[in-house]
Order: sequence, then C-alpha cells, then structure tokens
Amino acid sequence: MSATIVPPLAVAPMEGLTGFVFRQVFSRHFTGADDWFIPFVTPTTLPQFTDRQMRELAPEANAGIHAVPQLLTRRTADFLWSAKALADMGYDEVNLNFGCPAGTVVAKGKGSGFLREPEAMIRFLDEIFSADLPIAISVKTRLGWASEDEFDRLVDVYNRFPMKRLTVHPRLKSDHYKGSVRLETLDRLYPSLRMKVGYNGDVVTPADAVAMTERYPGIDQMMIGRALMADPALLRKIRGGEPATEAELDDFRRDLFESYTAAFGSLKNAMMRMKEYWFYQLALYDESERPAKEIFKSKTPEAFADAVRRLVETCPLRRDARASWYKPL
Ligand SMILES: Cc1cc2nc3c(=O)[nH]c(=O)nc-3n(C[C@H](O)[C@H](O)[C@H](O)COP(=O)(O)O)c2cc1C
Repeated sequence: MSATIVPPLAVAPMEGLTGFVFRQVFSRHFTGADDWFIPFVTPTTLPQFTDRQMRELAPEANAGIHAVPQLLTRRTADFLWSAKALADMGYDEVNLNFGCPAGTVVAKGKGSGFLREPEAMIRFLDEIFSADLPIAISVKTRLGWASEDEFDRLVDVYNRFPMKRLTVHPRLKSDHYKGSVRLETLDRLYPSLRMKVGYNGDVVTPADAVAMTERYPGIDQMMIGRALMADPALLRKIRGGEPATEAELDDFRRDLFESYTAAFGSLKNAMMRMKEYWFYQLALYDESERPAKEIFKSKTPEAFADAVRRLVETCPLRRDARASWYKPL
C-alpha cells in the first residue's frame, strides 16, 4: 500500500461519454468522483443557453455531484454572459477549454486553436479575469499547437492570471489523442507554474495515479477520462477500494442502457451510445477484440445483448484496464 495520497479526483469532460445520463448513472453505482467536468458548451451571442445545453447544465441534471461546466469560446462577451448565468444557477467554478483539437473548433481559433495566438489569449484572459465574475475560472490546456517549446510562452501567459487551477493535458494539438503524454516538458516547466495545477492524461491504473502524484508534488487535482470509461471502479480503487465485479458491471451497464433509452426516447440511439461506451469497456477484458467486433456490428438490441453476453462469458475480467485505445503517433 502506497503512502502517497492522490489529490481530489475529477472526471474529464468527454463529449458523448460523460453527459448527464452517464454522470447520474455512474453516481448511483460507483464512488470516487470528487468533481465532474461537463463536456464543453459553446455559448452563442444570444445571451441564453439552448434547451439542449440546458439538459446538461440544469442544476437538477447535476444534483448530488460537484459539477463544473466547461465553456469553449474566444469571444469575451459570450464568456461573460454565460459565466454569469452559470453562477446564477449555483455553479462555483467554470472551466475554459484551451485543448479541443477538433478541426471545426480550431478552424475558428477556439480550443487548442487559441494556443497559436498568445497575444490574443492575453487580451481575452485579461478581459474575463478583470470582469470580477462571481464564479471561479479554471483552465484546461494542452502544451501547445505543434511544438512542446510553445509551452514556455504559454506558462508565462497563464502565470499572469488568478485562475483557480490550470489543468494540463501534456499533449500537443497535433497529437490529437495519439502517442504518449509528453511528460518531459511538463517536468521542466511544472516548477514555473504559479497557480494550482491539475494533471490529466493516460492515467489508467491506481499505480499511474500514484506515479503522477509523486512526479508532480502538490498537484491539486487528478483528472481522468478514457480509463474511467473502461473501468468504472478506477476512482474507488485509487482510494483503496475493490475492483468492479462482473455483477456490478452488469447492473451498471443495464442501468446506463435503460437511462439512455429513456433520455433519447430511442432504443437504437441508446444502443449506438452503448457501443461508444463499449469501445472503452472492452479494455477491462482480456482477449476481447474479436468478440467486441460482434458488439460493434450488431444491428438490433437483441443481437447487441447477445454479443455482450458472449464477450462477458468468454473473456476474463481484468483487475485493471489496459489502454486498448492507445494509438502510436
Ligand atoms: C470522446 C472524447 C470527448 C472529449 N471531449 C472533451 C471536452 O468536451 N472537453 C475537454 O476539455 N476535453 C475533452 N476530451 C479530452 C479529455 O477530457 C481528456 O483531456 C483526454 O481524454 C485525456 O485524458 P485521459 O487520458 O484520462 O482520457 C475528450 C476526449 C474524448 C476521447
């Protein structure tokens, strides 16, 4: 048993995976999530969230959990109205996305697209931090657009502002989600960061969480994404708890499927969402690639259920997930 105490655990925002249905169902079955980052919301110039956005943001959708909405914008006015609206809804923190690598996002200079323009970032951050908003602002960033050297300048930019926390996902925009995290650059610049720092990226097992906590002494938060989709007991295990049993996983997945079906009003859409979930979940089973193909190919809920049953019956459940989503650069 390690003496290292891993800091508060946050669930990473993941569009299509950690939406309100997942957050609610997870909280009924598993423990350990101190904070949930809501997948990004792009505020429009109209100072009002859309009905669709409100499904994620409504306080009722996040009852009983500490949720942090994330905004994806480069327009000061849009950030300000939406941050105020979130404060009015009772949120105490809003997160700013400087990491999204999607082509449509970066083409508009948002997400990691902003990282190419440090001067524009300074202007934007100056405007939002001087607005005296009634809500704390945290930031989630990558190391840069195409070169790790960019992080020196970005550290200088971020150090100017009184953010609640800077969460670093140590990849470049050009990496998307491939390759390994670039820890050497974070190692070099971590001592220069003056604010509280959160770590995010490639934490798959409790041992990884301990290793990152020891590598970055004093980190304020450990944010975990894909591995939690594979292994819903990961946070519990980091806190010394037991791995998930097959019965627990089965209950959880059943609840998830039913809750997606109720939320979408469509069995077919719920099944598609469960297939996305299974892309990660198969990493908790050995020898699961081939049986998983049947899951992804299934066209009806019955065929889907059969394929899941076959996988569960034939593939040994692992104690920890393996990063089967890993792709070399
Ligand atoms: C399907 C998917 C959707 C994501 N959506 C978001 C998002 O809305 N906002 C964000 O900041 N990051 C998003 N991310 C990135 C994750 O939050 C996280 O930074 C990344 O997966 C690395 O952490 P991990 O190795 O623990 O998964 C997304 C990642 C994936 C795979």
